[in-house]
Amino acid sequence: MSARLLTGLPVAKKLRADTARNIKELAGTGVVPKLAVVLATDNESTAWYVRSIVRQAAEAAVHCDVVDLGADAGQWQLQEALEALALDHTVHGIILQTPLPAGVDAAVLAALIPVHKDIDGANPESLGRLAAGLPAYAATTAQAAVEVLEHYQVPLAGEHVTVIGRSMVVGKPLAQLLLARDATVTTCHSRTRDLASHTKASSVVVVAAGRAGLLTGADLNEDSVVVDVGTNVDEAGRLIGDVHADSVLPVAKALSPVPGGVGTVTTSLLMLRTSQAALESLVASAQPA
Ligand SMILES: NC(=O)C1=CN([C@@H]2O[C@H](COP(=O)(O)OP(=O)(O)OC[C@H]3O[C@@H](n4cnc5c(N)ncnc54)[C@H](OP(=O)(O)O)[C@@H]3O)[C@@H](O)[C@H]2O)C=CC1
Ligand SMILES: Nc1nc(=O)c2c([nH]1)NC[C@@H]1CN(c3ccc(C(=O)N[C@@H](CCC(=O)O)C(=O)O)cc3)C=[N+]21
Repeated sequence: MSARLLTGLPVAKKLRADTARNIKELAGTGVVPKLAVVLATDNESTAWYVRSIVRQAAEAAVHCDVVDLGADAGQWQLQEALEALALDHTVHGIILQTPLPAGVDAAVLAALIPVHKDIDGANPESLGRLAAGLPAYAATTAQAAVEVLEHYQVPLAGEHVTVIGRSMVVGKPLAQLLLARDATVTTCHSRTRDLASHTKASSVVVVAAGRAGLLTGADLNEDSVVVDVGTNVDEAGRLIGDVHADSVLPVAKALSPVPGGVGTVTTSLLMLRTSQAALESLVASAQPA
């Protein structure tokens, strides 16, 4: 048997249609949705992401400003940039790319993103609200993984789901989103003992560790549905995931692959949220002070 491929494109297309509807609604209001991307890294997978954001923004008619401060940017430089974007009324969404330079305090920076512009759910307040079941933007990638699972009608309620990774960008918000869908969630990380015992006992495994080849067929059972979130760049400059595809494909029931899986959905969701935030800014400005 060979795993069914849960590709991202059909999911992304649905989200792009929703974005187009929002943009249509904004026509004539003078408001053009604008996304600001702040980065301070020369990480290749981040560069990959920024390129796809710029490309999809152009296609969606969303304005996009890339604020590239360079890999040696310091706390103050990043703070200044974020404070300016927070005050800029033409900017509806802000995304602070990871990784950040060593020594920079990510939580302090993320807290400078106003919650209504925090379309990537980076502000600790957004994650707190998510955990409390209050309206909030969940990190885009975490949401994208759930969008893929839901699109393909993978059962989550009551199911054992293992998430590999516990970052603010993927693992933690994803665990919250899955709990909200009544999954039984196990979160694994680099200190987890016997990773395979958890993955083998799960019907769904989401891997977001940033380690090429981490998850192999020997870690799975024949009913496993696997979502690969990892993005690594190999020696040949190709984007590869955390899944060892050659061994996983013959074993698993389904696999959302890299490339062609969660990544495209992530970018489309970012556009949708920017257009939503722009619509919400109109509503907010129409309200009496
Ligand atoms: N496709 C997409 O849209 C996106 C892809 N990504 C990709 O997803 C991956 C993860 O991103 P991010 O969460 O930001 O990365 P981080 O480096 O912040 O976190 C990685 C997590 O994986 C855990 N981990 C690392 N090695 C192992 C291991 N051998 N076994 C078990 N757990 C391990 C770490 O554990 P510990 O906490 O103990 O260190 C950590 O919790 C990256 O490849 C990134 O590029 C990210 C965002 C979007
Ligand atoms: N705060 C923050 N949030 C992130 O979400 C985040 C980040 N930092 N840092 C870097 C990683 C990496 N990442 C990718 C997202 C989409 C693709 C993507 O579009 N991938 C396509 C590639 C398509 C092609 O081949 O061009 C695919 O998988 O099919 C890649 C990588 C988000 N990240």
